[in-house]
Amino acid sequence: MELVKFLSSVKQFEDLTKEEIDYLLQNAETVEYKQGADIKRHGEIGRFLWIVYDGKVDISISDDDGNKESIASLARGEIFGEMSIITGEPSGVDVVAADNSLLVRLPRETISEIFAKNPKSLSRFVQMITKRLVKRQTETTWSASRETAIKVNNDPYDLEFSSAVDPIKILVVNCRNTSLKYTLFNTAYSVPLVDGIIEKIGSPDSSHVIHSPLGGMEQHESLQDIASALKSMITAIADPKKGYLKNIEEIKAVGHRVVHGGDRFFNSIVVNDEVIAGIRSCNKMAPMHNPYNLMGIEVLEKLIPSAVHVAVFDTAFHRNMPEHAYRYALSKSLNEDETIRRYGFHGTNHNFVMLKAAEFLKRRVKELKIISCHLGHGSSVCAIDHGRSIDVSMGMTPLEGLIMGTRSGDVDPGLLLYLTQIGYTTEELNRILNTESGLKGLTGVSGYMTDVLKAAEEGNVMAETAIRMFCYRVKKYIGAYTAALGGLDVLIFTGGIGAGSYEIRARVCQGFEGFGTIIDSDLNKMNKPLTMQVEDVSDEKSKVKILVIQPDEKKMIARETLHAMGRFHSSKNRIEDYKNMPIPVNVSAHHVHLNPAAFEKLFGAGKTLRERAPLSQPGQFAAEETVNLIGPKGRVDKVRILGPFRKECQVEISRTEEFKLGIDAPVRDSGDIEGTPGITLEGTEGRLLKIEKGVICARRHVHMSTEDALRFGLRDRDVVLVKIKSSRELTFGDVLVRVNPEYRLDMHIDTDEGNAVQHTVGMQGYIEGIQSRAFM
Ligand SMILES: Nc1ncnc2c1ncn2[C@@H]1O[C@H](COP(=O)(O)OP(=O)(O)O)[C@@H](O)[C@H]1O
Ligand SMILES: CC(=O)OP(=O)(O)O
Ligand SMILES: [Mg+2]
Repeated sequence: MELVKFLSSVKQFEDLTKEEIDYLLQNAETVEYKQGADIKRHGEIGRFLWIVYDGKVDISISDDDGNKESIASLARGEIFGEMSIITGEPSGVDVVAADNSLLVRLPRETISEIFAKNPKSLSRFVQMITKRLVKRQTETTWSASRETAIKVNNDPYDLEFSSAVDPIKILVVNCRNTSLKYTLFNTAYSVPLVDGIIEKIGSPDSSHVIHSPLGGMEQHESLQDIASALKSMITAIADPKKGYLKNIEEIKAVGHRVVHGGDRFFNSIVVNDEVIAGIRSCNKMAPMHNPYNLMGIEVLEKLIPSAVHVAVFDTAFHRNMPEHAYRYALSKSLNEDETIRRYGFHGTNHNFVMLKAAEFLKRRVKELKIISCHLGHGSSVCAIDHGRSIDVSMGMTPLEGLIMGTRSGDVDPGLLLYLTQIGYTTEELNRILNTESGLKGLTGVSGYMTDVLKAAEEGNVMAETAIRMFCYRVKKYIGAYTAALGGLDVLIFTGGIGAGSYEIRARVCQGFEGFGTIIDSDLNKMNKPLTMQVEDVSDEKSKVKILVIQPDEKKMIARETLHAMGRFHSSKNRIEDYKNMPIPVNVSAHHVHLNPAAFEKLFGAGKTLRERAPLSQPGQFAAEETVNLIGPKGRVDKVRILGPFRKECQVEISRTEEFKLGIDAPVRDSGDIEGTPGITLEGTEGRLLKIEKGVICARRHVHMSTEDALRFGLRDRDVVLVKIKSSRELTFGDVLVRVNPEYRLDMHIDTDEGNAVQHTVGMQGYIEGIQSRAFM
């Protein structure tokens, strides 16, 4: 009762109804802190709105040397943590209890749900936030402390489940035709409670090996099919004597590895009938994996009905590859079938090692060009530009690309035609290419690299050749992807072979020295894969960091499961509201941003921008002046300059214009121009200026005010799906949400995207759901 009174008395909640206060109360928690205790640390990712109930808290910022400066002291009824609700960024401040204190905390989702329903209190809240935001943006110490936040956070990418407020148990399964791997996590701990591997399912000598911190064990039982293997797993983890679980209901979620998500799934998703049908429709494109992944889901839904089941797709990370990378050059009619394309796999681990590398190097993902070599039983190489997979060696199926344990990787498609002509059937080809080729086929000995290396050591010439071929193929892809990325910052080796064999790494890196990629032989040999998750094996002269990273697909699947559940819950109550809130959609035509120095070079000394017309975003305008763009192939004239001036020059054009100019520019968020191509600009009287970088194809995005964001329940950098209503209705994925108090609700697409939906004035879009969060 006392708490009800207190919450109603908080200034920002004055306009809430009794029911709304009750709802807050249901979700509120009170937490006690002793004087001097840390409440929130610099770098931590905030998830709550906090209110001081009793006592006093001190807010301070710290500089690089750790010196603290107090910026505020809050007493009863005052609020903090509001920034994270909007930005989801790591905290820029330290919060400490100045006295013994009692605090009330409210989850972010609860707050935004309330605000969506109560516009009056929303605007009250927004006023407070805007004041604080503006103050923070103008203070330099503040922005410096935000910059360092990512460096002092020891889990910036949530790889240790920092976002799980209340610990939960998540079971991760990778179910295949003859094997089952599973891991049980408690999100309070970094290491699993137990994990196990069942092999040779269907044969009389199937084995089940169980590992846990309490010790491992191995049992042999005849497991005839996947269902009995899954039952054996349940018996092992729910064993009352071992105490991993008291009962199976303790498992709140099951994360299923699903290899193929086709063109339907952009991200991990809570399973329902529609999702199951979607997975089934991809079975033919991953015959060695998908049908068994699906069987795992269907059996476990029955065995653990109380849990939320989440499908985590290998393909999701590659879902935004550019068209020039995902298309096959096939006939027109085959190309009209949108499902016939390259998808790429191992995305969960490529994503994991990318985040792990950024965390290790204390750099932002969005600053890095990365090549990840996942070398295991199945192998693939992935090119990652600023957090986005832009190419991967596996294609429509997991057969393309590298030489694998039993898969051929790249062959001439004509070979298959020839083999068909001389009488091979589809079944035979499937068996040969998937299970009898690769290392196994080449050596006739084994598909396991450990065996092949041993055989080579013993003088088996075919094993030597197989190793040489394996490494050569990896090397070719690294070379190609370095060119595709236009440079390289980090080369990652992961997977059983990549992280396990120094010999393979050394062979792959040979010949790259001239490109600034130099491996340190001693460090490379010394690496102790079991103790360290990341090891830097680059020579001190190497420009490229060469990292060995232990794969941890299962942990990444648990994290994805956690995030999919979060998205599911935060949009479940909201989805109907979303669907009724229209967003204006506008085509953002090509344009240029300049800095004052560039402008003077193009228009003459002392000249400055003249405003011609204001734009939809307050403070921004189209200038009188235009420039001509001159590329290696052609030119685009009269491109509008947008004001005001910025620090860096940036040229935003569509794919069609890129072609006209003869430039291939990456899709990037505005402002993220590192490593992008340059261009020549032409101003008045033939004045020319060559810029070294800055040409991008801007990623589609929605501008939102703080108020809109709270109403939608979205944060800055959320990535959403937007359905555009038109005679040619289309849903765009990968739409970035950008929140700023100054912004006005508006979605920006480029000219090509506008053409695709037959854009007309007044067109509107509707949010379908949250897809993911963009990286910092
Ligand atoms: N220390 C090692 N040196 C060389 N190869 C290794 C080493 N450890 C494992 N491997 C090889 O890694 C491959 C299995 O990779 P892994 O990533 O564990 O499997 P999967 O792709 O099925 O997840 C096998 O070819 C195995 O022989
Ligand atoms: C997609 C794929 O090849 O997976 P795996 O390496 O587990 O076989
Ligand atoms: Mg712009």
